Amino acid sequence: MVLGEGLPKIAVPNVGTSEEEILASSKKIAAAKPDIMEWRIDYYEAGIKDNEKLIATAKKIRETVGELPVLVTFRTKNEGGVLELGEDEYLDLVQTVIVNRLGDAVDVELFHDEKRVKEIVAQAHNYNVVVIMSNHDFEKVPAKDVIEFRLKKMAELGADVPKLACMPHSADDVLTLLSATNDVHKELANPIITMAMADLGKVSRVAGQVFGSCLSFGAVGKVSAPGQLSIEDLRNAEQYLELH
Ligand SMILES: O=C1C[C@@](O)(C(=O)O)C[C@@H](O)[C@@H]1O
Repeated sequence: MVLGEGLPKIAVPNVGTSEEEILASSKKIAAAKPDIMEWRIDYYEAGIKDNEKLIATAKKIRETVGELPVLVTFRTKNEGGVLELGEDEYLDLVQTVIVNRLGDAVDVELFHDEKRVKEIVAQAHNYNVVVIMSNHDFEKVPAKDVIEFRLKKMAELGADVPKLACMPHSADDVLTLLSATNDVHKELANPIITMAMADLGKVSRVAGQVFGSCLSFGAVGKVSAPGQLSIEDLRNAEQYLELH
């Protein structure tokens, strides 16, 4: 699976809250054949409190999904996640994900201690874990130059794939996100992921091939953010818009 070639790839979030739910969702998600499953570990409180449990669940997920690439994400509360963690706890958790190779890729949020973020990126690469670096604004769409600055900053910090999600309040906001995406896509060698959320932003979730976003999140059952389409609708919409 190569990000940035052909149709945007499809990731499906797994938002199970217990091991049982997580494994049941893993089975359903694998059956829907996305390109990636995103395991949102901020939904799994028992695993966040107990590393051994988290590691054991990750092994069972691997047995359930086979070769399907897994992205492990702890989304902090500030950026739209479920559980509250302190700064050090968050960064330590991301390192636990990496050194135990709980997935093939890890989400690292941009806005944390820069020195540690850089160390984490280097460590991920030593463990052959792909770094998707992220930033989420659930309030608004930042100014175009701010979006561009953040995506480029992520690449500078060593991210393999910069990602930004934001909340539009108008069609102009969606255009701002799409225009920033188009410009950064032309400038950076890295594949990037962007989306505007909620109903207004849906167009940005299906038009990635046109504007330069390499992956979109679609749901099997529960969504993990507003505006996500079902995997079937997302796949169809991407195919309608395919560039030949
Ligand atoms: O970063 C993202 C994007 C997302 O917020 C979305 O809007 O689809 C969904 C999250 O699960 C994922 O980690």
